[in-house]
Amino acid sequence: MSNTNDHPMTISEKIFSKASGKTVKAGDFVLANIDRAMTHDITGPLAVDGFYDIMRDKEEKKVWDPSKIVIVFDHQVPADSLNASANHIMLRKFAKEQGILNYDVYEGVCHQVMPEMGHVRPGDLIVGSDSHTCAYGSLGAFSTGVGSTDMAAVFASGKLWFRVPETIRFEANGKLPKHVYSKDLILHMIGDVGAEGARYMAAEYAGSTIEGLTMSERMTISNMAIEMGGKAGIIEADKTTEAYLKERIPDYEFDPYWKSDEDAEYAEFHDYDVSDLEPQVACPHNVDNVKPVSEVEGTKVDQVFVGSCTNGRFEDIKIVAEMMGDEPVAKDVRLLIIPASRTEYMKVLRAGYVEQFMEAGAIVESPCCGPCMGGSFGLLGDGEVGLATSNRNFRGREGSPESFVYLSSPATAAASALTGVITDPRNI
Ligand SMILES: CC(C)[C@H](C(=O)O)[C@@H](O)C(=O)O
Ligand code: SF4
Repeated sequence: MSNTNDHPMTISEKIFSKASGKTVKAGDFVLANIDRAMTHDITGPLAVDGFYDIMRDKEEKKVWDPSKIVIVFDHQVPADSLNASANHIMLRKFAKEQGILNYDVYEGVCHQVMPEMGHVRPGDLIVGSDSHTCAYGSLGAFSTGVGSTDMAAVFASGKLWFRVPETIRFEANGKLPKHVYSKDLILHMIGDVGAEGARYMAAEYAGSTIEGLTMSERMTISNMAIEMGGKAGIIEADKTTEAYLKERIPDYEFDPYWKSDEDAEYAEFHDYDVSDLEPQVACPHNVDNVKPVSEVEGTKVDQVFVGSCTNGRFEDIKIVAEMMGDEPVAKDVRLLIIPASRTEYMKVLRAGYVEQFMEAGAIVESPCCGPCMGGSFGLLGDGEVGLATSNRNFRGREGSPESFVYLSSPATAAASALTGVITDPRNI
């Protein structure tokens, strides 16, 4: 795509210009062409019903482009109820009839599977019927969560209307200290601007710290844009992105166009120097109730959950394995590890970590959302305290409304699993 801007643009404005076929700016309303649509086992059935409803008078009830739709089973897998298996059956049938790619119960969490399997490219406009679809912004796409009825309209037409969002820019510079990770940075940013601080804006993350992050670390940042109210969470594609994509999309060619112009207009700027950032913890019952770990150290935990689309990759699990060494999980603590995809699980397996964790008294489950949203298994009971590497901690999120969820990096999770209380990983 060549640059034909008539004004300096943010990456979001560029993507919406491409998707709508005209030059747009923040605030404009557009009907945009969708490059990829993702749905999953919980929100998919309603989208399918909605699609057939839209198509009720049509003789041929075909989706607009089956090659641009992906269905992933992840929230209730393997089927944990008859309702879940009925949803799976219905979606499998729909996928087969329409010729849609369907990752079945073994592949992993949608937001891991999508980039991993090469369904995300810089400059794409992607929608998913899941709020953490913003995660694909880590590859320079504009990617956002939509409801099932919007998804039904996308299935039918390949288009959706949007108000082109303003952009809020987060610049982080400096080197992250030892045992401080991208999860600590995004928690710190959310604590700073609040759960609605980026409402309906495209959050754009930049600066030397972000540039130095691996793809896995970037995914953690973009994933949590929605926890500050963001419509998207974008990191401009660079050499790191290019290397990741080349491995997955053989014909991928890097296009330097997909970045914000230097004098693009921003709604807000936030600057951070990360060189003395402490590990951060989001405390019950809000994701923006963020405190440095030193303020909550010593809080007793019953369960530690390492996983989810936020921090369930091999890199995250490696941090836990290395921090634990051959030490056992603390008495009276349950350590539950759930790799985010089959591919990531295989890496964990080959590294010998499954055996190490099992010997330490932990359990490694097959890839799925797990207790992240209080579904399937591993739920917290009344009065229990959980520490999780996932992204939400509102009341009842991981089970009982009478339980308490803290969110942290995998390093803080590992340190706490070893001691049984929330622990600063720098002290292990
Ligand atoms: C089930 C789904 C609608 C939900 C979401 O959209 O985010 C879930 O993935 C979550 O994390 O709460
Ligand atoms: S892992 Fe958690 S946040 Fe991610 S898609 Fe599943 S339920 Fe949602």
